[in-house]
Amino acid sequence: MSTATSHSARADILQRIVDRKHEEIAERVARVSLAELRERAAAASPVRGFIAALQAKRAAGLPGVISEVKKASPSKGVIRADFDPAAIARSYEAAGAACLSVLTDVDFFQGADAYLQDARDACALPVLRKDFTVDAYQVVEARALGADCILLIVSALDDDQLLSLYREAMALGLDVLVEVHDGDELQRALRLPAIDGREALIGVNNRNLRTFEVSLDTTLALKDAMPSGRPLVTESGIATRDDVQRMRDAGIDLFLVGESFMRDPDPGAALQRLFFPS
Ligand SMILES: O=P(O)(O)OC[C@@H](O)[C@@H](O)c1c[nH]c2ccccc12
Repeated sequence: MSTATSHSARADILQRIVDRKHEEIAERVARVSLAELRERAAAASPVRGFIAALQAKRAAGLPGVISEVKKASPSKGVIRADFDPAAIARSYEAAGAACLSVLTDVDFFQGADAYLQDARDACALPVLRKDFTVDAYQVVEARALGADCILLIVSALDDDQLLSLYREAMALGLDVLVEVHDGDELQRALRLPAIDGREALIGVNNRNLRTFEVSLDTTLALKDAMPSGRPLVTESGIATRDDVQRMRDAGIDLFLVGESFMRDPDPGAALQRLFFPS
Protein backbone atom coordinates (compact mmCIF):
# COMPACT_ATOMS: atom_id res chain seq x y z
CA MET A 1 0.00 0.00 0.00
CA SER A 2 1.35 3.43 -0.89
CA THR A 3 1.94 6.07 1.72
CA ALA A 4 -0.74 8.25 0.18
CA THR A 5 -3.30 5.47 0.47
CA SER A 6 -2.54 4.73 4.08
CA HIS A 7 -2.80 8.42 4.91
CA SER A 8 -6.14 8.87 3.23
CA ALA A 9 -7.38 5.70 4.87
CA ARG A 10 -6.68 7.37 8.19
CA ALA A 11 -8.10 10.59 6.73
CA ASP A 12 -5.86 12.66 8.95
CA ILE A 13 -6.25 16.42 8.83
CA LEU A 14 -3.23 17.08 6.63
CA GLN A 15 -4.49 14.63 4.03
CA ARG A 16 -7.98 16.17 4.13
CA ILE A 17 -6.50 19.63 3.64
CA VAL A 18 -4.37 18.46 0.70
CA ASP A 19 -7.31 16.65 -0.93
CA ARG A 20 -9.45 19.77 -0.68
CA LYS A 21 -6.53 21.91 -1.92
CA HIS A 22 -6.47 20.03 -5.23
CA GLU A 23 -10.17 20.84 -5.73
CA GLU A 24 -9.59 24.47 -4.83
CA ILE A 25 -6.72 24.73 -7.34
CA ALA A 26 -8.97 23.35 -10.11
CA GLU A 27 -11.53 26.04 -9.27
CA ARG A 28 -8.88 28.73 -9.38
CA VAL A 29 -7.37 27.55 -12.66
CA ALA A 30 -10.85 27.79 -14.21
CA ARG A 31 -11.05 31.44 -13.12
CA VAL A 32 -7.48 32.64 -13.84
CA SER A 33 -5.19 30.82 -16.25
CA LEU A 34 -1.58 30.03 -15.41
CA ALA A 35 -0.49 32.26 -18.31
CA GLU A 36 -2.44 35.19 -16.85
CA LEU A 37 -0.96 34.52 -13.40
CA ARG A 38 2.56 34.52 -14.85
CA GLU A 39 1.93 37.97 -16.28
CA ARG A 40 0.73 39.19 -12.90
CA ALA A 41 3.75 37.65 -11.19
CA ALA A 42 6.09 39.41 -13.62
CA ALA A 43 4.40 42.73 -12.79
CA ALA A 44 4.30 42.19 -9.02
CA SER A 45 6.07 44.35 -6.47
CA PRO A 46 9.72 43.17 -6.21
CA VAL A 47 10.59 40.65 -3.50
CA ARG A 48 11.69 42.15 -0.21
CA GLY A 49 14.18 39.46 0.84
CA PHE A 50 12.66 37.17 3.42
CA ILE A 51 15.78 35.22 4.38
CA ALA A 52 17.87 38.39 4.16
CA ALA A 53 15.61 40.07 6.74
CA LEU A 54 16.09 37.15 9.13
CA GLN A 55 19.84 37.19 8.57
CA ALA A 56 19.96 40.92 9.33
CA LYS A 57 18.42 40.27 12.75
CA ARG A 58 20.87 37.46 13.43
CA ALA A 59 23.78 39.65 12.43
CA ALA A 60 22.57 42.24 14.94
CA GLY A 61 22.42 39.58 17.67
CA LEU A 62 18.63 39.75 17.76
CA PRO A 63 16.07 36.97 17.42
CA GLY A 64 14.50 36.80 13.97
CA VAL A 65 10.76 36.62 14.52
CA ILE A 66 8.38 35.61 11.75
CA SER A 67 5.09 36.90 13.09
CA GLU A 68 1.96 35.22 11.90
CA VAL A 69 -1.34 36.76 10.81
CA LYS A 70 -3.84 33.97 11.49
CA LYS A 71 -7.53 34.25 12.24
CA ALA A 72 -8.35 30.61 12.95
CA SER A 73 -6.97 27.09 12.79
CA PRO A 74 -8.53 23.63 12.56
CA SER A 75 -7.25 22.70 16.01
CA LYS A 76 -8.17 25.94 17.84
CA GLY A 77 -11.15 27.32 15.89
CA VAL A 78 -11.34 31.12 15.77
CA ILE A 79 -8.26 32.55 17.50
CA ARG A 80 -8.90 36.22 16.80
CA ALA A 81 -12.41 37.49 16.04
CA ASP A 82 -11.37 41.16 15.64
CA PHE A 83 -9.14 40.55 12.62
CA ASP A 84 -7.53 43.47 10.77
CA PRO A 85 -4.48 42.21 8.84
CA ALA A 86 -3.15 45.69 8.01
CA ALA A 87 -3.29 46.84 11.63
CA ILE A 88 -1.73 43.59 12.82
CA ALA A 89 1.09 43.94 10.27
CA ARG A 90 1.86 47.49 11.41
CA SER A 91 1.80 46.42 15.04
CA TYR A 92 4.28 43.61 14.36
CA GLU A 93 6.58 45.84 12.34
CA ALA A 94 6.71 48.51 15.05
CA ALA A 95 7.53 45.84 17.63
CA GLY A 96 10.58 44.53 15.77
CA ALA A 97 9.33 41.55 13.75
CA ALA A 98 11.68 40.46 10.96
CA CYS A 99 8.98 39.07 8.66
CA LEU A 100 5.28 38.24 8.43
CA SER A 101 3.54 34.93 7.78
CA VAL A 102 -0.02 35.24 6.48
CA LEU A 103 -2.42 32.30 6.28
CA THR A 104 -4.22 32.27 2.96
CA ASP A 105 -5.92 28.87 3.22
CA VAL A 106 -9.66 29.57 3.16
CA ASP A 107 -11.34 26.34 4.16
CA PHE A 108 -9.38 25.27 7.22
CA PHE A 109 -7.73 28.48 8.49
CA GLN A 110 -10.29 31.13 7.44
CA GLY A 111 -7.50 32.85 5.56
CA ALA A 112 -7.66 34.85 2.33
CA ASP A 113 -5.34 36.09 -0.40
CA ALA A 114 -6.55 39.61 0.37
CA TYR A 115 -5.19 39.31 3.93
CA LEU A 116 -1.71 38.78 2.52
CA GLN A 117 -2.04 41.73 0.16
CA ASP A 118 -3.45 44.01 2.87
CA ALA A 119 -0.78 43.02 5.40
CA ARG A 120 2.07 43.47 2.93
CA ASP A 121 0.75 46.81 1.65
CA ALA A 122 0.57 48.10 5.23
CA CYS A 123 4.26 47.60 6.06
CA ALA A 124 7.75 47.07 4.63
CA LEU A 125 8.27 43.54 5.98
CA PRO A 126 8.79 40.52 3.72
CA VAL A 127 5.81 38.16 3.75
CA LEU A 128 5.49 34.38 3.73
CA ARG A 129 2.40 33.01 2.04
CA LYS A 130 1.34 30.36 4.52
CA ASP A 131 -0.66 27.77 2.62
CA PHE A 132 -0.56 24.14 1.58
CA THR A 133 1.39 24.30 -1.65
CA VAL A 134 1.00 21.19 -3.80
CA ASP A 135 0.99 22.62 -7.34
CA ALA A 136 3.16 25.02 -9.33
CA TYR A 137 0.08 27.13 -10.00
CA GLN A 138 0.06 28.17 -6.34
CA VAL A 139 3.73 29.16 -6.46
CA VAL A 140 3.14 31.56 -9.35
CA GLU A 141 -0.01 32.75 -7.60
CA ALA A 142 1.97 33.51 -4.45
CA ARG A 143 4.36 35.77 -6.34
CA ALA A 144 1.45 37.36 -8.23
CA LEU A 145 -0.07 38.25 -4.84
CA GLY A 146 3.20 39.86 -3.80
CA ALA A 147 4.51 37.12 -1.51
CA ASP A 148 8.25 37.07 -0.80
CA CYS A 149 8.46 33.48 0.42
CA ILE A 150 6.41 30.29 0.22
CA LEU A 151 6.07 27.32 2.54
CA LEU A 152 6.69 23.77 1.36
CA ILE A 153 5.57 21.11 3.83
CA VAL A 154 7.73 18.04 3.27
CA SER A 155 5.19 15.58 4.67
CA ALA A 156 2.61 16.72 2.12
CA LEU A 157 4.90 16.17 -0.90
CA ASP A 158 6.93 13.43 -2.53
CA ASP A 159 10.54 14.15 -3.48
CA ASP A 160 9.75 15.01 -7.10
CA GLN A 161 7.02 17.47 -6.11
CA LEU A 162 9.22 19.00 -3.44
CA LEU A 163 12.08 19.57 -5.87
CA SER A 164 9.96 20.92 -8.71
CA LEU A 165 7.97 23.32 -6.48
CA TYR A 166 11.21 24.49 -4.89
CA ARG A 167 12.78 25.11 -8.31
CA GLU A 168 9.70 26.99 -9.52
CA ALA A 169 9.76 29.24 -6.45
CA MET A 170 13.47 29.94 -6.71
CA ALA A 171 13.10 30.77 -10.41
CA LEU A 172 10.48 33.38 -9.46
CA GLY A 173 12.85 34.93 -6.92
CA LEU A 174 10.89 33.66 -3.95
CA ASP A 175 12.54 32.36 -0.80
CA VAL A 176 11.35 28.95 0.36
CA LEU A 177 10.66 27.81 3.90
CA VAL A 178 10.81 24.02 3.89
CA GLU A 179 8.97 22.57 6.85
CA VAL A 180 9.90 19.27 8.50
CA HIS A 181 8.72 17.40 11.55
CA ASP A 182 11.11 14.44 11.90
CA GLY A 183 14.59 13.29 10.96
CA ASP A 184 13.62 11.63 7.70
CA GLU A 185 11.84 14.75 6.51
CA LEU A 186 14.85 16.86 7.52
CA GLN A 187 17.15 14.67 5.41
CA ARG A 188 14.78 15.06 2.45
CA ALA A 189 14.80 18.84 2.92
CA LEU A 190 18.58 18.96 3.17
CA ARG A 191 18.90 17.16 -0.18
CA LEU A 192 17.39 20.17 -1.97
CA PRO A 193 20.19 21.78 -3.98
CA ALA A 194 21.45 25.30 -3.55
CA ILE A 195 20.59 27.35 -6.63
CA ASP A 196 22.86 30.26 -7.52
CA GLY A 197 24.11 30.24 -3.95
CA ARG A 198 20.60 30.40 -2.45
CA GLU A 199 19.40 27.63 -0.14
CA ALA A 200 16.09 26.58 1.33
CA LEU A 201 15.33 27.89 4.80
CA ILE A 202 14.58 24.92 7.05
CA GLY A 203 11.74 25.12 9.57
CA VAL A 204 10.96 22.54 12.22
CA ASN A 205 7.26 22.45 13.02
CA ASN A 206 6.80 21.56 16.66
CA ARG A 207 3.20 20.71 15.81
CA ASN A 208 2.47 17.38 14.16
CA LEU A 209 0.07 18.34 11.36
CA ARG A 210 -1.54 14.90 11.45
CA THR A 211 -2.34 14.79 15.17
CA PHE A 212 -1.93 18.47 16.29
CA GLU A 213 0.31 17.41 19.16
CA VAL A 214 2.84 20.14 19.97
CA SER A 215 6.24 19.66 21.63
CA LEU A 216 9.26 21.95 21.53
CA ASP A 217 11.35 18.78 21.97
CA THR A 218 10.81 18.30 18.23
CA THR A 219 13.18 21.19 17.50
CA LEU A 220 15.68 20.07 20.13
CA ALA A 221 15.73 16.55 18.70
CA LEU A 222 16.47 17.74 15.16
CA LYS A 223 18.76 20.71 15.59
CA ASP A 224 21.97 18.65 15.83
CA ALA A 225 21.28 17.06 12.46
CA MET A 226 21.54 20.49 10.81
CA PRO A 227 24.78 21.24 8.98
CA SER A 228 26.72 23.69 11.12
CA GLY A 229 25.92 27.31 10.42
CA ARG A 230 22.71 26.48 8.57
CA PRO A 231 19.83 28.46 10.11
CA LEU A 232 16.81 26.71 11.56
CA VAL A 233 13.40 28.23 12.26
CA THR A 234 11.48 26.78 15.19
CA GLU A 235 7.75 26.86 14.38
CA SER A 236 4.61 26.60 16.51
CA GLY A 237 3.80 26.35 20.18
CA ILE A 238 6.04 29.18 21.40
CA ALA A 239 4.04 30.98 24.06
CA THR A 240 6.20 31.91 27.06
CA ARG A 241 9.52 33.56 27.82
CA ASP A 242 10.66 30.17 29.09
CA ASP A 243 9.89 28.65 25.70
CA VAL A 244 11.97 31.34 24.00
CA GLN A 245 14.81 30.92 26.47
CA ARG A 246 14.83 27.16 26.00
CA MET A 247 15.21 27.60 22.28
CA ARG A 248 17.84 30.33 22.57
CA ASP A 249 19.84 28.19 25.02
CA ALA A 250 19.87 25.54 22.29
CA GLY A 251 21.28 28.06 19.80
CA ILE A 252 17.98 28.68 17.96
CA ASP A 253 17.42 32.30 17.02
CA LEU A 254 14.69 32.15 14.36
CA PHE A 255 11.05 31.77 15.42
CA LEU A 256 7.66 31.45 13.76
CA VAL A 257 4.93 32.48 16.20
CA GLY A 258 1.20 32.84 15.64
CA GLU A 259 -1.36 31.99 18.25
CA SER A 260 0.23 33.56 21.31
CA PHE A 261 0.44 36.92 19.50
CA MET A 262 -2.99 36.60 17.89
CA ARG A 263 -4.72 36.03 21.24
CA ASP A 264 -3.39 39.34 22.58
CA PRO A 265 -5.48 42.47 21.90
CA ASP A 266 -2.16 44.11 20.91
CA PRO A 267 -0.12 41.56 18.89
CA GLY A 268 2.98 43.77 18.74
CA ALA A 269 2.96 44.21 22.51
CA ALA A 270 2.81 40.44 22.87
CA LEU A 271 5.80 40.11 20.53
CA GLN A 272 7.75 42.65 22.56
CA ARG A 273 6.99 40.92 25.86
CA LEU A 274 8.10 37.57 24.49
CA PHE A 275 11.24 38.62 22.59
CA PHE A 276 12.31 42.15 23.50
CA PRO A 277 11.39 42.76 27.17
CA SER A 278 12.80 45.99 28.58
O1 LIG B 1 0.19 29.45 16.23
P1 LIG B 1 1.51 28.85 16.58
O2 LIG B 1 1.40 27.63 17.45
O3 LIG B 1 2.46 29.88 17.15
O4 LIG B 1 2.18 28.33 15.21
C1 LIG B 1 2.49 29.21 14.15
C2 LIG B 1 2.87 28.42 12.89
O5 LIG B 1 4.05 27.70 13.15
C3 LIG B 1 1.73 27.47 12.48
O6 LIG B 1 0.64 28.26 12.15
C4 LIG B 1 2.10 26.57 11.31
C5 LIG B 1 3.29 25.99 11.08
N1 LIG B 1 3.27 25.27 9.97
C6 LIG B 1 2.05 25.34 9.42
C7 LIG B 1 1.55 24.78 8.24
C8 LIG B 1 0.26 25.09 7.89
C9 LIG B 1 -0.54 25.88 8.69
C10 LIG B 1 -0.06 26.45 9.87
C11 LIG B 1 1.26 26.18 10.23
